[in-house]
Amino acid sequence: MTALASIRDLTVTYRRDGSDVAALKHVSLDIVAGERLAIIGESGSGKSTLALAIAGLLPASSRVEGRIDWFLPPLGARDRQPSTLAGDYKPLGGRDIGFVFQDPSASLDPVMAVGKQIAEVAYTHLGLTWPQAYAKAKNLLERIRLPDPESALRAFPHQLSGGQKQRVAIAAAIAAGPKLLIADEATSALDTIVQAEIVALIRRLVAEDGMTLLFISHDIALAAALAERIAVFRHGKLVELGETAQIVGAPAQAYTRALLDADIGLDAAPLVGRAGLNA
Ligand SMILES: Nc1ncnc2c1ncn2[C@@H]1O[C@H](COP(=O)(O)OP(=O)(O)OP(=O)(O)O)[C@@H](O)[C@H]1O
Repeated sequence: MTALASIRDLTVTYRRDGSDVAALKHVSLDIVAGERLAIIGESGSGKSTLALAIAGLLPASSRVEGRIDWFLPPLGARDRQPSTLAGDYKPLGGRDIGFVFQDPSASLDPVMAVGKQIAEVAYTHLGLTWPQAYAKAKNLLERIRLPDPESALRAFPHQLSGGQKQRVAIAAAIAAGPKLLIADEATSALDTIVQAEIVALIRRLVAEDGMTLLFISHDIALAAALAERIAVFRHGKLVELGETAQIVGAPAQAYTRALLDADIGLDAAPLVGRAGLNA
């Protein structure tokens, strides 16, 4: 098991109304290259803060202590020999991390055709010509299986359904070929069937591109259907981490047991593995 990133003693504090809110407390965790890792916990447990810290997107008002080390060859040497990139809390660049949020409208520009939006990511990060970037956008729209990729290129976000918009947001997130895809409650606003389809899509794309996945969800059943390992957060602390089968079958913590017993979204989970879903 090779680590893609090593998080050590990460503590994040927000300043709100003159007082400090400790959103993450002394979190240490390795993200294994190529794994699908789920981060679960109740609202306010620090899941999004962890995702933002990893992606280097925390607000300037936050205070970060601890370190995140990345183990990736520097960009120029990717295809030659591997080396180590490490440092104190040094996030990767936009090219190496793809981020999918709960609300696709928040990451899509409402007045730009979706083909152009996806192409811009590829153009900005991959040094392609515009026609090459646009061809890549079309290819991505095919890969995310929008019904008519050719006309979808020219569609605006409001012309797409919620699930289709999330597919486009995922296409944009992977357009620069990131090593790590972070999906932060990426299916939470969708109905059960669409939720299962998006999970299946994420699973397929991650496998096809050899990405590492960080899947953040309050829904342990959905997380279990997708992830190989599950990290359980509570009140900003990592309380349990293990293989999915162990976390689901024999959780060490009463809190994890309670999350399991709450069965939030268990109706969606069996759908995830079902054949015939439009992944
Ligand atoms: N920008 C911010 N400023 C101040 N406090 C914040 C900020 N963002 C989050 N917090 C606080 O930090 C704590 C952790 O929040 P975080 O969003 O990371 O949790 P979460 O597990 O992702 O919750 P949810 O599932 O509701 O998104 C909470 O107490 C929250 O109120």
